[in-house]
Amino acid sequence: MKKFINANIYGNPESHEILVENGQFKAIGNDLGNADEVIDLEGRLVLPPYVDPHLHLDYIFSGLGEGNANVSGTLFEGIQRWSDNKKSLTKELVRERAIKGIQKEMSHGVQFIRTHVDITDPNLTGMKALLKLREELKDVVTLQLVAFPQEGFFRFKGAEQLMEEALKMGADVVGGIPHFEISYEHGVESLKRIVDMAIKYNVMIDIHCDENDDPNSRFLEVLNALVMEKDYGEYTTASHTTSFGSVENSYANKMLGLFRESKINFISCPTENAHLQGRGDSYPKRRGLTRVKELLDNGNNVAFAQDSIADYWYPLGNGNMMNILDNGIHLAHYTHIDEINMAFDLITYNGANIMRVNDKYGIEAGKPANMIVLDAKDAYEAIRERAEVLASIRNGEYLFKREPRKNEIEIDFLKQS
Ligand SMILES: Nc1ccnc(=O)[nH]1
Repeated sequence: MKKFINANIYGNPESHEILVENGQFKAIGNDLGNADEVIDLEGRLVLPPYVDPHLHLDYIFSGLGEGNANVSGTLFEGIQRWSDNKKSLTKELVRERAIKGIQKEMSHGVQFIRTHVDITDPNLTGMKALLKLREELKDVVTLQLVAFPQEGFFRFKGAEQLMEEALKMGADVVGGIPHFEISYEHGVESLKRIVDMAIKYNVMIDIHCDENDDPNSRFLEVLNALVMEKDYGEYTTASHTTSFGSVENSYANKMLGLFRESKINFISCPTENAHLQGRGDSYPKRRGLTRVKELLDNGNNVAFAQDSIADYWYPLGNGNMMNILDNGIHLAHYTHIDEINMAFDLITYNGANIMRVNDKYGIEAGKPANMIVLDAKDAYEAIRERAEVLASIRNGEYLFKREPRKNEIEIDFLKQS
C-alpha cells in the first residue's frame, strides 16, 4: 500500500491524499490511515495522465533530413511528399519511429494515444507494426489505432478493402479524409461508406474533416448529419475542422445547434493547424483553428492534440502536451481566468472521452492508479509557468520521476540594485 500526501488533485480541491493498492486507487480523501510507503507531494498539482488523441506515429521524424522539408507548408505538399517516400517503408522503420514518438510523448506525461495509421498501402505495413506495439506496450501506454486512408478512400485504389482488412486485423477506429477526395460527391460517398463500416464493425469514427481554409468545405455538416441519424455522435470525432473557423456566423450558429443534438466530438491540433492553414492568405491571416471556444461553450467535447512530430506536415513538435495547450488556449482566446482553470480538461478528460476510456481514467477509487504530478501548486500556475511533469505513475508504479527545476534563478544584478 502506497500513500501520496499533500496532493492538490485537479477537480477535487477537498481531498489531499491518494491511497494506492495493487495498481489501483483504493481511496481518495483525507486522513486515510497508514501505508507501507508515504510519498509527500508537497502541495503539487496531480492530474490524470495527459491524453494525445490525434497523432501520426507512423510518420514521426519522416520529415527530417536534407530535401525533406515541406516548402509550401501546406497539407497537400505533405501528402505528396509522404506518398513519394512511403514506398520504402518497412515494419522495422515504422516500429522504430513509433517507439521514438511514444518515448517523447511519455516523457512528458502522456499515457493515452490515439494514432492514425495510413492504410493506403497494399501491405498495411504501418498497421501491422502498430498492432504489435499496441499489444506489447499496453501496460505502460494505451494505444488506439485509426485505420486512416491518407491518400483518399476513393482516390487511392483499393483503400476501402484495405480499411476493412485493417478493421478485421483489430484497428479500433475508422478514419477518412473527405476534403482530399476528387469531388464533393466522392467526399460525401466516402463518409457514407465509412460510417456504415464503423457500425458494421462496431468501432469509433475519427475523420480528418475539412482541414483547409475553405468556408465551402462542408463535410463536417455531412458527417454530423450521418452520425446524428444513426445516433452515433458520441462515438464520432471530427478532427481539425479548420474550415469551420472560416465560415459565416449565421451558418456556424445553425451548425452549433445540430452539433449539440448529435453530441459529436472535436479535436483541434492548434500548433499544426496554425502552421498549415492560412497559407493562401496575405493579411489579415487566419489562425487556422476551428471554433474551439464556441464548441466548448456549446457543450461539445473538444480535445487538443499534437498531430505530428517532425514529419512532412509539420517540422516541430516534441510530444509535450503543455506546449499544445499553451498555444491552443492563446489561439482560441480561451484565456479568461475561469477558462484557464478548466483548460487541463482539453489535454486530459476530453481526450479520454473521445477515446472512450473513461471507465479506466481519472483519479477515483477502483480505477487503475494512473496519474501525473506537475511542478506547480495549481492549474493556473501550471499553465502560466508551463510546468513540467515531475512524475508519471502507471498502475501505481513510477514510469519516471524527475527533479524539480529551480524556477527562481537569482539574478545578481537585481539583488544589488
Ligand atoms: N495534419 C495532417 C497530418 C497528416 N495528414 C493529414 O492529412 N493531416
